[in-house]
This record gives sequence, C-alpha cells and structure tokens, in this order.
Amino acid sequence: MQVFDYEDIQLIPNKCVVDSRSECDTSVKFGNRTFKIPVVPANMQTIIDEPLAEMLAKNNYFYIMHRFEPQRRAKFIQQMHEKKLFASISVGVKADEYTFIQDLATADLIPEYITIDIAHGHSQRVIDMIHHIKKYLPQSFVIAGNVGTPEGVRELENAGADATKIGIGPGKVCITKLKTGFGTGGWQLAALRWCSKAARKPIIADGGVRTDGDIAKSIRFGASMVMIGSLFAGHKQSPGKSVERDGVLYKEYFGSASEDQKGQHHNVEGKKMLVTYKGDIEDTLTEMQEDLQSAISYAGGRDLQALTKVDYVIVKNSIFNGDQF
Ligand SMILES: NC(=O)C1=CN([C@@H]2O[C@H](COP(=O)(O)OP(=O)(O)OC[C@H]3O[C@@H](n4cnc5c(N)ncnc54)[C@H](OP(=O)(O)O)[C@@H]3O)[C@@H](O)[C@H]2O)C=CC1
Ligand SMILES: Nc1nc2c(ncn2[C@@H]2O[C@H](COP(=O)(O)O)[C@@H](O)[C@H]2O)c(=O)[nH]1
Repeated sequence: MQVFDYEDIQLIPNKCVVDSRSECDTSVKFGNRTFKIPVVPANMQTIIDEPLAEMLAKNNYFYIMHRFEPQRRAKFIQQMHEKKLFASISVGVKADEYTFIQDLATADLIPEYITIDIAHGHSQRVIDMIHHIKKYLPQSFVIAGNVGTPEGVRELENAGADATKIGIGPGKVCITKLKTGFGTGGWQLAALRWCSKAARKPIIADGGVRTDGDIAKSIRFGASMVMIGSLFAGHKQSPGKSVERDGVLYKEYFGSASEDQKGQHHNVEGKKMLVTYKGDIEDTLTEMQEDLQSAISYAGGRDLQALTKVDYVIVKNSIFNGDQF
C-alpha cells in the first residue's frame, strides 16, 4: 500500500468545461436527502450545539448533533421535527443507550440519522448497537464508526450500517497515536483510499482536514461526506468557550476524549487547544462551497463526480513548502 496524507497529494487538472465556477454543483445525496456540500461539522461539544444544528438543517447542510448531553436528545428530535427539519443525533454503546433507542421507538420519535460515535468502532459492541437500532428504528439511516481498515468497513456494513466513518487518530486535538501507538494519523488519506476499496456503501472521511482543498482530495479518494472539527472551531456560532489573551480573542476546541470533556483523567486520548476567533460560520461554509466549485472546474467537470476520477501525484510535503496558510 502507498502511504501518504493530504499534504502529500496534488490533483491534476483537466480541460475546463464551464464558463464560470458558479456553474459547478457541489450538492451531495446522503441518505434520503440532498445537501449543499459534502461536509459535516464534527459531532463534538465545542463544534456543534442545538442552535447551530438548526441553522445548518434550515440551510440545507448536513449536521450530526453530539451525544454529550444525552438527556436532551429526545426533546431535540421533537423540536427539529416540529420545525419540519431533519433530526440527526449521536449515540454511544453503553446499556443506557439501548433503553434510549427503545424509548424513541415507543414515543415514535424517529431521527432521520443516527451516528454511533465511539473511538474504536470495529467492535462487537458497535455491531450489536447497529442491530439494535435497525430492529427498533429501521427507518433511521445509521452511520457507524470509527474504523481504519477495510475489514472494519465490511463488518459494520454487513451488520447493517448505512455508512461508515473512517479515521483513527488523525484529528487536530487527538493524541491517540501518542498514547497508544495506533491510528491513521499521518496517513489518513491513504487509509481512506484503502477503506473505500472495500466499501459498498458511503464512507465519511473523519479527521485531518486542514484546508478546503483537502475536501476535494477526500472526495477523490472515496469519501461521500467529510467530517471536520478544527476548521469549524472558533466561529461566532461555535459552542466552545471564548477566551481573551493579550487582546486577542480565541475559542476553545477540545477532544471528545479529553479531560475537559470527560471531567476526569481516565482513558484520555484528546487535548484542548485555543483557536483564533474566525467570525461567522456562514462565511466559512460559503468559502468551502466556492473552493469546491473551483476544484470541480479544475477536475474538468460540473459536479462532485468529476473529482472522483482525476489523476494525482504524490509529492511529499508539496503544499506548504514550509509556508503557513
Ligand atoms: N476518531 C478517533 O480517532 C477518536 C475519537 N474519539 C472520540 O472520543 C469520544 C470518546 O470515545 P470512547 O473512548 O469510545 O469513550 P466512551 O466513553 O464513549 O466509550 C464507549 C464504551 O466503549 C468502551 N471502549 C472505549 N474504547 C475502547 C477500547 N479501545 N477497547 C474496548 N472498549 C472500549 C468504553 O469502556 P472503557 O472506557 O471502560 O474502556 C465504553 O464502555 C468519542 O466521541 C469518540 O468519537 C476518541 C478517541 C479516538
Ligand atoms: N483521538 C481523538 N480523536 C478525537 C477526539 N475528539 C474528536 N476526535 C476526532 O477528531 C475529529 C475531528 O478532527 P479535525 O482534524 O477535523 O479537528 C472528530 O470528528 C473525531 O473523529 C479525541 O478526544 N481524541
């Protein structure tokens, strides 16, 4: 297997077939819905909250609410449905979560999307939870993860997952590879390519995206959707706490397995960082869409499909050449 990451790849242009980048269509069908761009903010407590989820759903963006305020989830689904918006929630694999799924079924509260969110998703506990959700909420689209191997993808798909999420430890606030020695950190894009060859259903690239160009690269290497944390941290709408240092405004971004999230130093595999304040998230989403439209035009096409076949070269560390973005 060739090993490379986002910064080692450059995509090769084809002849342009549009008169303006605005003609390029970035929309993606995922489950039964079509979204504006193939991007979803990470289901982390400093990245998404209920008001942001509502704003994203209203504006045709995909979102996944985090699972760290478990008692609010039923009400959240109800409120989204009252506003005629789709509900997309996360669950874990502990015993309480089994009861929660059954309670949703009893109350006829059916989220359109359910993501099973645990660190090591290639496990019997995730397979059991997929079976449980499919038994009680068969209409929900189930995303399962995270995994980093073709075997992981196949097992979760065979268990009934409608999509799998790829990425073990490439995240910006992740310390899994330091604490355990395992993961796809540093070769996430190659891992995505490897996993995509086994996938028969959509896959989500999760973690390690540092620039908008990495979204196009994720699509090239098999992703239908791209989950991003750090690029979405630090916005006006981001739930992370605001902090001022020497007159500069920052917002907190911490890992879901960090001490800040867990409230104790137990199986910590994440850290906290400060992200410079970035303003309105709508501007970032618009820029992502424009950059993706431009990428499609370089691919010589009119929609995301064009990106899936472009040639590429591997040039180690070719993007930054030591420069900062
Ligand atoms: N994408 C990634 O690379 C990573 C993401 N994360 C994120 O951090 C959050 C916390 O995740 P998680 O650590 O799963 O915590 P959870 O507390 O949600 O763990 C869920 C259950 O799985 C068990 N479990 C967790 N890891 C393992 C393992 N390696 N082997 C066997 N059992 C395990 C836990 O038991 P016990 O605690 O007793 O082991 C617990 O019962 C999630 O939101 C996850 O997405 C965390 C690390 C890596
Ligand atoms: N190893 C850990 N991974 C984590 C933790 N919290 C979240 N994550 C993963 O990171 C991505 C976001 O990555 P980014 O590079 O876009 O910032 C997120 O979706 C999770 O999969 C953690 O504590 N440890």
